[in-house]
Amino acid sequence: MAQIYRPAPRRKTTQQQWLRDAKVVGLDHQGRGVIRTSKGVRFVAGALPEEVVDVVPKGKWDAELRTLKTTSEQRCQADCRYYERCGGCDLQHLHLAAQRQHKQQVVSELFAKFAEHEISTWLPPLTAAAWRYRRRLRLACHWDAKRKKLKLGLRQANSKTIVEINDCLVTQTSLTQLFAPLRELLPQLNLVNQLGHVELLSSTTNCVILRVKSWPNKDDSQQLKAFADRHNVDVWLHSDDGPPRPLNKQQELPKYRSWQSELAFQPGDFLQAHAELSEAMVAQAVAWLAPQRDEKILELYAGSGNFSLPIALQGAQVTAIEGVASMVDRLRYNAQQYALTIDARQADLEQNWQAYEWAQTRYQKVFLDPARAGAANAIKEVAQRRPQRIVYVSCAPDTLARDAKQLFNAGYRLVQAQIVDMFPQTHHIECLTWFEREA
Ligand SMILES: C[S@@+](CC[C@H](N)C(=O)[O-])C[C@H]1O[C@@H](n2cnc3c(N)ncnc32)[C@H](O)[C@@H]1O
Repeated sequence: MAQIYRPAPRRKTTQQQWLRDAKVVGLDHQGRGVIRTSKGVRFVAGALPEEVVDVVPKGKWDAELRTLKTTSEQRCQADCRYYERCGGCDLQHLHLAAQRQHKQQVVSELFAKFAEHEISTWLPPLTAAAWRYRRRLRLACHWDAKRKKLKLGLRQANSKTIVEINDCLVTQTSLTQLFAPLRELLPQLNLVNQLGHVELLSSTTNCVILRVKSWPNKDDSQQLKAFADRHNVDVWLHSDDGPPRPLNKQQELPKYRSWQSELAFQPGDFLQAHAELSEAMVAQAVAWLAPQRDEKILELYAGSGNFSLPIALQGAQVTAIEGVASMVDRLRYNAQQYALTIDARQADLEQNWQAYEWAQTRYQKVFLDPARAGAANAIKEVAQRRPQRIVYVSCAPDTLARDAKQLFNAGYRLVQAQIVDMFPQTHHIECLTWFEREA
């Protein structure tokens, strides 16, 4: 028989390579402990600076915490019973004061790294309730048709697995109280097998938004109406054929409070997570912006007018730009309710501004509140127009530091910075900054 060459079968590596007694040397901007190994750094979720840990490498950059050999003085017991499994909050094991300090430090470090700037003008963080603050929550759903069982909960970190929860300590109770009634209602609906997720919103009226593939039939509509009456909520349906629509066509738009104003919005519109801090943040931004009567102020990434109305209420002439056309409609509607003339326009701020008529005006001050991607193009366009003052709110310190570099290069100085504790118990960071043109 002919001999043919066969490569030796690869030995299965059943034993994972543990890294033992690793010292945690820092906490990164995603709230993960940083360890140094012979092959570079690795990130360990759940570990804190100064702790000694045993870990198992995971992927290229991460490591899974297996044993905590020593614990930091800043470590505390996580209050939530789902904490170990749920991917919602990831910093509950760090004392609240240390969380806030960490967030400020992250912004300082990113400014040093990306903008070569040392922040020396920090104001103490803006803080409010650290629990029961969330006014919107998205629950993942899965209907097991064979077992006729519904899973409703939050996803595990970096996984599709749904952790079923009966409470969420960072979410307002008026929303968590709906978990049990929803578990009862949803399996009775014909549309249960096409549910994507359920979103809960707390505003002037609480809203339940069902992500579905098609509009409910008569039977389901009746059950949903009865549910809405019983629990004093508005039900909205979001199907593939457009934006969310109310189950009851006569239903008015819900409203949220901003500083000195109340604004209509539609489920699906952007809404700041922490109601109390959103108002405090708007008040601080308006104080820094110090709008003067008839002064021309350009507002970018305006949403449905959370900052636009409070700025315009001070007497300034506001031009507000937002990318989503329907939110621009809401902003105009909200301005009308207060008899304010806000020039609200739809535009993609990441496109070149040459063709935009509003961009040809000279503005004394600019306010911006971009999404996590930051304002890579917009900040260059703003700097070229040389406004005297820029107030920038950011929910992503890395893109903020990148954009700040453009402003420093264009001759701006950072007057003040302040952390807004918008997302306690999580690594997410909100930061307010005020820049002034030097020359
Ligand atoms: C962080 S939210 C802020 C909204 C508002 N300032 C508030 O407090 O409710 C960012 C807003 O920027 C808008 N946006 C994102 N990318 C945009 C772009 N390229 N051009 C214009 N608007 C954009 C989003 O639709 C969203 O409304």
